[in-house]
Amino acid sequence: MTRTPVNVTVTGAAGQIGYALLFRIASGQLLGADVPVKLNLLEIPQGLKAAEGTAMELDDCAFPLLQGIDITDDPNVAFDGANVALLVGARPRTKGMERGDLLEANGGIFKPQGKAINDHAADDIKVLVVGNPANTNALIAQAAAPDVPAERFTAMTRLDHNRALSQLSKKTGVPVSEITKLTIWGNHSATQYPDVFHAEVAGKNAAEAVNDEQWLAETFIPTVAKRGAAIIEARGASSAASAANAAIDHVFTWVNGTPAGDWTSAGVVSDGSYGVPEGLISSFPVTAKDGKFEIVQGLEINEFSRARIDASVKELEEEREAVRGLGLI
Ligand SMILES: NC(=O)c1ccc[n+]([C@@H]2O[C@H](COP(=O)([O-])OP(=O)(O)OC[C@H]3O[C@@H](n4cnc5c(N)ncnc54)[C@H](O)[C@@H]3O)[C@@H](O)[C@H]2O)c1
Ligand SMILES: O=C(O)C[C@H](O)C(=O)O
Repeated sequence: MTRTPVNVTVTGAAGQIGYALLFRIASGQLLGADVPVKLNLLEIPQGLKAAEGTAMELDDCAFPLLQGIDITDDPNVAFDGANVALLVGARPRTKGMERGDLLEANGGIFKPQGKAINDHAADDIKVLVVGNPANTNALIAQAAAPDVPAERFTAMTRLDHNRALSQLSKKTGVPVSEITKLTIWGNHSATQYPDVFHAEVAGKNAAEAVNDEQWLAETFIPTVAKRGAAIIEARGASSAASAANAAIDHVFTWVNGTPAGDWTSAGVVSDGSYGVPEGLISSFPVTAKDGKFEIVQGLEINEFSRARIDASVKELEEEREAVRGLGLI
C-alpha cells in the first residue's frame, strides 16, 4: 500500500468506548475501506497498560489498513500530525460532584488537549468530542486552539440522532433507511430537542405521519433525551458500542458527505443561525460536503420547537458562563 496513512488520535483509548471504537477504525469503517490509518492512543498513566493490551489485540487482527499504533500519556505526542482526533477520555461524574466540579475537572483535560492540537496537529485536523459534557468540552478545547479554524471542533450528537431515528422507525413501522431530515438541536444532555417537524418518513412529513403531538411530547422526546440514563440503568455502565458506532458515523459523514436530500445532526460552532448565540457548540441539522459541515438554513421553526430549542441553548449558555468563570475559555 503506497498511500500515506491518515493519523487518527483517540483519547481514553483504554475505556469502554475506546474498546468498541478502535477495531472499527482499524478495519476501515471510520474513513473508508481503502484508507490506511495510523493510530495514536492517548491515556492517563494508569490506563497505559490496558491500552497496550488493546494494541496487542489490534495487532492480532492483522488489519490490512492499520499502519501502526503508538501509545502515550503525553498529549503533545498523541496529537503530533493528527488528521482526525476523537476525544473520548473524560472525567465521569462521581458521587457528590456538582456540575461545576465536573466542568472544572474536564477543563483540566480538554484545555491542554486543545492546546496540544493547536500546536501539533496537521493543518487539516478534524476533532470530534465524545467525552461529556461533550458540547462544552468541545468549546473548551476549541478556545484553547486559536490557530485552528473553530469549525474543526465538533461535539457528538449523532448517537441522539440515531436513537431518534430508531424510535421513529418503531413508531411508524418504516425502516430507518427511509427516514430522513431528522434533527437534534442543542446540548447532548436531557434538554436536547429531537425534532421531527422537518423529517420525512417514506417521503411523507413525519409529524403528519405520526399525527400524535402527545406521543411526541410525552414519549418520543423524553425517550431519546433520557436514553443515556436508561442505558446506564439497564447495563450498569454507559452506552459504549452505540456511542462508538455514532462516532464512526459522525466522522465518516464529515469526511465522505451526507446523501443528497438528507442531513444529519452534529454539535458545531454556531454562526448565529436559528437564534443560537454565536460561538456556542450546539447541535444543528447539518449537511457535509468536501470535508465541511454546513448548518442547514431556512427551516421554519414552530412554537413547539422554538421553546425546546431555546431551553437547551440556555443550558449551553449557562455551561459557557460556568467555564468562563473558571477561566477555562
Ligand atoms: N456524546 C455522546 O453521545 C456520549 C455517549 C456515550 C458516552 N459518552 C461519554 O464518553 C466518555 C467516555 O466514556 P467511556 O464509557 O469510554 O468511559 P470509560 O471510563 O470507560 O473510559 C474513559 C477512559 O478515558 C481515560 N482518560 C481519562 N482522562 C484522560 C485524559 N486526560 N487523557 C486520556 N485519557 C483519559 C480513562 O483512563 C479511561 O480509560 C464519558 O465522558 C461518557 O460520558 C458520550
Ligand atoms: O447519558 C450519559 O451519561 C452517557 C452518554 O452521554 C449517552 O448519551 O449514552
